[in-house]
Amino acid sequence: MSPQPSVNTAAVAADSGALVQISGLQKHFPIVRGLMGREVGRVRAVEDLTFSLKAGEVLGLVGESGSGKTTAGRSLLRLVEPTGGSIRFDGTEVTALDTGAMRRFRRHMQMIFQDPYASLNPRKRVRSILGTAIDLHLPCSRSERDDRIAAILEKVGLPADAMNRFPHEFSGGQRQRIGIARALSVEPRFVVADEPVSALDVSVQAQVINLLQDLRRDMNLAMLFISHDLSVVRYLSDRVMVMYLGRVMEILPVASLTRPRHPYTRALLSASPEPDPDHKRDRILLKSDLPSPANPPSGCVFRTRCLHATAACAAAIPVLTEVAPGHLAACDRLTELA
Ligand SMILES: Nc1ncnc2c1ncn2[C@@H]1O[C@H](COP(=O)(O)OP(=O)(O)OP(=O)(O)O)[C@@H](O)[C@H]1O
Repeated sequence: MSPQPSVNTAAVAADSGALVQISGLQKHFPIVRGLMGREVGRVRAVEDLTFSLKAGEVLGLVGESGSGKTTAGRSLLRLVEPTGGSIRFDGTEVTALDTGAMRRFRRHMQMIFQDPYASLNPRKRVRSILGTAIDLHLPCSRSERDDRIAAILEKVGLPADAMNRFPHEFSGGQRQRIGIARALSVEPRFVVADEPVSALDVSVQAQVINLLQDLRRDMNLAMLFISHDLSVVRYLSDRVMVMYLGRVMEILPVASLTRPRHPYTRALLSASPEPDPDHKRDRILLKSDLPSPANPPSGCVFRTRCLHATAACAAAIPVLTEVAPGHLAACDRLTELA
């Protein structure tokens, strides 16, 4: 049975002027058994993801491990092929592009990876790492290409002669700067940054976060910023999207993090070490471990861990509904819990 739509499309469609518009995005991984590779089930990693992003806007994406953040980020750049749904970028339906057109379109939508060690080819000099993308998307003469590489290196705080060196000659923070430079070298308008500082020493995390903040302003970049760290998300984001078991539970302006509406967001915030004197949050509500996305609960997927759930929560998937301007939540008990 296909899942019922769970988004108040009117609330989402009302967000005109969006650069990126994601509707009903799904990513299922088949579970196969036996020599014939028979499909015996599906991991529903992302289910019915709907949100939009304006130029220059940063949307933080949070949720506990396994909630589908990475899969969502990769699916919307088509680094993994979505199972269903729509990805619109500045009027283009990205899911309809063929392989060649998609390769060219990547210029507009880039990814910054978590692990700068794993994402840079150790056998290539920085010139070649950055130059490959430039050759594909912005072909130019050799000297123009070097000028472009020097300019982007400078933008991320590295000297121009860094282009002559190999990744192993740099520290972790510098390598992440190279990863950021690679993503930005083709002048994208939208970037997915997947835990871009979590592999770095705490001492250099703030420098890289500040760099992202500066670049976002200078380049008017829209960004989906995936992180476990709520303090980082608060600092960098305009809005925050909370995912649980592949579904969006709440999307709220960062200032509203002191007044979350969804029980899951409240639980997530109460588990965060940050003090928050403005709001008496629910203390940890999570009664058990995350259920398997191969066998999600019926109705509200969060209900099996929610202390406020009633029998009715098993009956229908809650609709993501606007509860205040720019603030959407998917819980059928919002009125009672307010
Ligand atoms: N290639 C894959 N094949 C099968 N299942 C997968 C695959 N990639 C991810 N999953 C599953 O999809 C679900 C969501 O995973 P995902 O990595 O997107 O979550 P996440 O929120 O990013 O977690 P983390 O914060 O730990 O990175 C998990 O149950 C994961 O095991």
